[in-house]
Amino acid sequence: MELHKLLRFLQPYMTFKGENPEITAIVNDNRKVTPGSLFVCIEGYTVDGHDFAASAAKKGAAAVIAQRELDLDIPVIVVKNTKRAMAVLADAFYGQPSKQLHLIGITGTNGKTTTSHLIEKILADAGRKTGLIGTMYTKIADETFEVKNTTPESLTLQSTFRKMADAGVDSAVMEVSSHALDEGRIHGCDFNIAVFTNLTQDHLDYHKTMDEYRRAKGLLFAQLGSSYNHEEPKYAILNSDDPASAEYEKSTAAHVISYGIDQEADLRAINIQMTSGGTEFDLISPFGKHKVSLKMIGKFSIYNVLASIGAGIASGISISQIIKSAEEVKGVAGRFETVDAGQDFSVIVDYSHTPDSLKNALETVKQFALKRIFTIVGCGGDRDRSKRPLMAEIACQYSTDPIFTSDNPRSEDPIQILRDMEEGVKGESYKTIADRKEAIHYAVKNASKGDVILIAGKGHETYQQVGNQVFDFDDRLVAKEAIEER
Ligand SMILES: CC(=O)N[C@H]1[C@@H](OP(=O)(O)OP(=O)(O)OC[C@H]2O[C@@H](n3ccc(=O)[nH]c3=O)[C@H](O)[C@@H]2O)O[C@H](CO)[C@@H](O)[C@@H]1O[C@H](C)C(=O)N[C@@H](C)C(=O)N[C@H](CCC(=O)O)C(=O)O
Ligand SMILES: Nc1ncnc2c1ncn2[C@@H]1O[C@H](COP(=O)(O)OP(=O)(O)OP(=O)(O)O)[C@@H](O)[C@H]1O
Ligand SMILES: N[C@H](CCC[C@H](N)C(=O)O)C(=O)O
Ligand SMILES: [Mg+2]
Repeated sequence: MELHKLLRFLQPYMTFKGENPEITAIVNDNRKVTPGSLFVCIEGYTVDGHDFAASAAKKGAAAVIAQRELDLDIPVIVVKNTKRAMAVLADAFYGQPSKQLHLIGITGTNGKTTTSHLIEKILADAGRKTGLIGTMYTKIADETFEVKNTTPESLTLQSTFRKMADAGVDSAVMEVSSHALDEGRIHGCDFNIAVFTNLTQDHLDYHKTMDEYRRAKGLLFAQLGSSYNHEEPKYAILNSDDPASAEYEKSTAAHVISYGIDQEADLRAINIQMTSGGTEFDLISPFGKHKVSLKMIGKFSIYNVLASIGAGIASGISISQIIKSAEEVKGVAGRFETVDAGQDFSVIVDYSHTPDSLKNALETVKQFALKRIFTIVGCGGDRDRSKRPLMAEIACQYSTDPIFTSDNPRSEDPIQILRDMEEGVKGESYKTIADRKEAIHYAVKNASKGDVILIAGKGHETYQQVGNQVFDFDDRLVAKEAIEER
């Protein structure tokens, strides 16, 4: 695409003179520049992309988008906010690919990954060709790709949509993090459905206050747009048991499908029974009453399933077909995943890394633990510090044997993270074993028949980041080894 044509998407009221090179790619990393690229300078959290513009030009970049004048012999287009410009340019350059997809975005503190997998299965079972973007991977039809972020920046996002559309994908499900909403990574995404799971404390290092965090999540619903296309209606799927939903309902013009357990809702679960093999409930919906029998356990799983049923209905799939798909799901990797190596006690690996998810996981464990509950828990470094004492307090409150350990300490001192956690202990006894492997081995060695070990925080992760080093580490494999050594 010619530079001038591309720039008109950015500044529609302007006409452009001067050099008009053909733009062959848009990149924001000088290491990825190929001749003809348009280089976008991003002021990052660690470095400033403007410092790499000269190198980009040397590698053959045809033009640069920047937030200030740069002394280069290629065109430099100065804009107020390059992240914002990058979203517009990416959407235009890739031919507005999200418009070719039935796009579902999921936001909320907990349950995004689980709910996105549920929705993907419902869509795939209904014959749709699906794509998925989230914490664990990006999936385009049957191929998966590694990811760095839950929601990638706009350039990666739009190029992923392009690849999806080109591969014949018709429906895409994506997790939308509050960081992504706040930074505008999803500007340009034409969502058909926006799903809200819940809002509880996390990421206050970034958003500072719960009000700001709630506002960021609300952008997904406000950005669904205000016009009505009755051929293809837009929907907001909202959790009526979460107080934030009332605000999101106000901020969206889209049709609302509410779901819940405790409050009135369009989709409501009643007569909930936890069984040894799963969870049963009656679904009350505009289509009547249906029995649902899940293989997953925990009240939180019912919420995820209700949200997915809402997205399925909004996608035009029949209620009976949706229920059939949901009933088949055993779970999602690293989410309440059991480790079974023939032992007579339970070992559960769960991705609970927030106070609310830890509490939910432990409330679920309490339903079937016969004797002791060992909770192995740590908190990530370079992340919300205020959740540390809260998570420690919950671990102590709900377990007989809380064990504080390391999660991903990143650049922080692991011992200081443990000290921050200990501030939440209100006189209960606990153990501190900084080495995560040692902590898992200790619990496995000391567990007996009927006990439960919950290994929280890292779920599907197959690494541990200490300082700048990333080691192989998988809670599931470490637990298995420990059981086999017993
Ligand atoms: C704090 C944060 O959000 N950081 C994100 C940010 O990184 P950054 O600002 O450090 O980038 P940077 O390294 O300073 O680089 C700035 C610019 O210079 C360029 N550069 C850099 C080096 C170089 O040699 N050449 C070069 O051109 C880079 O390409 C970039 O354009 O931009 C990167 C590229 O988009 C992101 O991968 C990175 O996410 C990091 C990994 C991260 O941990 N983010 C977290 C906070 C996050 O966003 N989390 C949410 C999920 C939360 C949840 O679900 O619970 C998420 O959506 O992932
Ligand atoms: N609806 C829910 N409500 C509360 N807790 C939940 C819910 N669903 C899952 N959880 C808990 O939260 C953990 C993380 O779940 P999941 O990975 O689906 O969430 P997420 O929102 O994608 O998290 P992340 O922000 O880290 O990507 C699970 O391991 C479980 O303990
Ligand atoms: N998306 C979350 C994941 C946290 C997972 C936990 N294991 C950690 O490293 O803190 C975050 O980036 O805050
Ligand atoms: Mg996730």
